[in-house]
Amino acid sequence: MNTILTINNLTKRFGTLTAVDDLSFTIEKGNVYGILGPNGSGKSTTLGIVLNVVNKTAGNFHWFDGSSTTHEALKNVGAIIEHPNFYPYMTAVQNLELVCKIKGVAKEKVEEKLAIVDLLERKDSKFKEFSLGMKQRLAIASALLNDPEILILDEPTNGLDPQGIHQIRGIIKNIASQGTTILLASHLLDEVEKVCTHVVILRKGKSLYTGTVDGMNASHGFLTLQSNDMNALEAAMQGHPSFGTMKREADSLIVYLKEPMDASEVNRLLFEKGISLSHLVKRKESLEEQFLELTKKQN
Ligand SMILES: Nc1ncnc2c1ncn2[C@@H]1O[C@H](COP(=O)(O)OP(=O)(O)OP(=O)(O)O)[C@@H](O)[C@H]1O
Repeated sequence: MNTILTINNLTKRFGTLTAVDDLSFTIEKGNVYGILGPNGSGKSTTLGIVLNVVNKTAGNFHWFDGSSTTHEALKNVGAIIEHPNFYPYMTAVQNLELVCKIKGVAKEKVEEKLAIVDLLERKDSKFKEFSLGMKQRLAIASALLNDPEILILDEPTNGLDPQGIHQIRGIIKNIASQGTTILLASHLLDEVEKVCTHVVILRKGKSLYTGTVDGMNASHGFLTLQSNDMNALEAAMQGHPSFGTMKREADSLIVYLKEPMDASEVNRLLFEKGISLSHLVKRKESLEEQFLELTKKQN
């Protein structure tokens, strides 16, 4: 059982608004996935659909190998998609024991899970005395009680101070290193880069990029070049290890860089080959920049 979740052409409309738009991706066991997007891009709606709390409009999804119902499959999923909700006057242990009772899990799991989230020392403190970070960690412990195959978190570090953020990210990475698959929604590129191995970037419900986090950062930019002899220019650039895909666009040659190189270096290299350029622009339009640009526009 290596595929945890398969999503095909999922769409959710609220009236005229398309919150999730023809979204497809797969979650494989053992990875840490981020759904990254600015506010309102459809992250929570996507999580809501796969967790059976929001009805889809079109498309489909299935958990694991698809052989059991979503209701059955969700018994192997741990999720925190709302604010942690526990009884304020009960201690951490008492709250988790209650969850054990509801989920039909042995009470012995409680201390094991409290240790994972670094709350064992505070196990007998009342929930109302906990900081926001501790409440979030208790929620993670609660979601882990039934040893789920996958842990789903919606904006796990929202509202926390830098220390709390650091602690939660460390705990998530630690849980992942023990073999639990993770899916988290975040509007923070930095968070996804630090915690995740894979990412789905959403914009207005549509996927902009699906793949590894390393792949997202791989772009070194591209050059737009013009010369009075375009054929000679293309020939001079071909075969050089720094230059990748090339394409002619109108009067220009577009060349993608395979490794970092600044424009002056490109100019010098071509000059040495007898090519004089009438136009040279280097641009780096990585997904990272596109994402930051997007986030800026929508906030
Ligand atoms: N129940 C609902 N009724 C109408 N519109 C909704 C409903 N739930 C979500 N939306 C809309 O769907 C879009 C996607 O919302 P969603 O909460 O999934 O985004 P998000 O990426 O999780 O953002 P955030 O982090 O702000 O929650 C938004 O425009 C939102 O206003």
